[in-house]
Amino acid sequence: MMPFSDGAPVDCRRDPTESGIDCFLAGDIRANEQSGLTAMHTLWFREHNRIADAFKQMNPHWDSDTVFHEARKLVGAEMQHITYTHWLPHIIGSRGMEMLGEYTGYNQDLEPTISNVFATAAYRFGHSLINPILHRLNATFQPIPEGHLPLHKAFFSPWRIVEEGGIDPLLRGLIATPAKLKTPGQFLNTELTEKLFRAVHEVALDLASLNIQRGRDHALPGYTDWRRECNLSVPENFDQLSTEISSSDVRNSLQQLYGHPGNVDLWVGGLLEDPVEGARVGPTFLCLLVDQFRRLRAGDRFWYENPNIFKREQLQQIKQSTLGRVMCDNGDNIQDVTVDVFILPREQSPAFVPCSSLPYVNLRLWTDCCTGNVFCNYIHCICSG
Ligand code: HEM
Repeated sequence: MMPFSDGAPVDCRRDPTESGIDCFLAGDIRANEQSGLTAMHTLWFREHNRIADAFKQMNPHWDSDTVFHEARKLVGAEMQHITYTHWLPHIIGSRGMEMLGEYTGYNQDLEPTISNVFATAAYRFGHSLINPILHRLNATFQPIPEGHLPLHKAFFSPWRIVEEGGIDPLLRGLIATPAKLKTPGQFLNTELTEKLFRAVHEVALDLASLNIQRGRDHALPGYTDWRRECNLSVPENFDQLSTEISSSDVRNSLQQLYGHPGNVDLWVGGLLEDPVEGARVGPTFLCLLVDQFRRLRAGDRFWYENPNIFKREQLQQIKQSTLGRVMCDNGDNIQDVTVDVFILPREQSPAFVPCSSLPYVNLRLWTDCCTGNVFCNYIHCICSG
């Protein structure tokens, strides 16, 4: 488990009457916000330590700073690889991937920082994908005795990971259960709009309202301004949006609430657009996501594919990494996963595979034995040069 926060400044809105177990301390203050997220933080924290242990053993002459930074560098590379190669295509589809294009190297003139519009609206598209129930599954992918977790019981509940079976049941649930399907009648589930952080707020919060209010707080230009910025058509009335928002009920609601498309908040308009084929977002969010993901990649001097960041052989190994393998290597006792954890088991054949059949990152390539190229099999490394 991650260390307990022990008074460190983390966002910890747990209900102390529920359990004496403290919140966890992680690299991001939000790690306790819901049990699925806590499980993911635990997983990557362990991946770091697993790699650091191996590096220390292979390179006894490395001091602790070197071990830490080399492990951190590899974990960052694995995350970049998994995010851009395995996850992003499901979010922005083939059209988005074409817009993003291939990696062409570091561009020092690009600003990689997160834009206001990405953080405050576009990337919050994820709020519409959240399943209202966190499924918790045992080794045979059946419900655990403690049962599944309605989301409102998972908010700020670190104790559930300690006392209700560790991280494995949550991770299995995440890979074996679909995300929420957006429907014209429901874009966010009611756990988020009616019961957000209910345990510790006298009146539960509403994530949709928070997002809308935050956009106004930040003085974000509205939906139609961003469509113009993205070279998309700019509607003068709600009928002109019928290609983007096909549900007339949704357009009528917008008409009643906003009067004119120019008044629509970006997060609302962007979320309500029909998804582009093969993507999970409509054209406006697609444009804004592609812009951020392009800048994050080309504007990052340490991007894992930037030549000279890793040795060629190390890069080959990094490209073997999958989130499924990270779960295998760092779960409490995960024996089987899906080959592609971003696709439902029923959508792939075989549905599940044993961990031992998955490729892995051969850490021996990080043996610091020489300045030339290193060629390793599982047991030996040979240095040329
Ligand atoms: C159960 C799951 C989740 C909950 C309870 C949740 C809740 C929240 C809350 C309370 C905020 C702060 C709202 C505000 O006051 O402005 C927030 C911000 C945000 N959320 Fe979520 N969220 C969840 C999942 C997601 C997912 C899956 C994504 C994206 C894929 C996402 C993206 C964001 C972003 C980008 C922000 C703004 C962060 C920043 O500006 O620093 N969230 N979320």
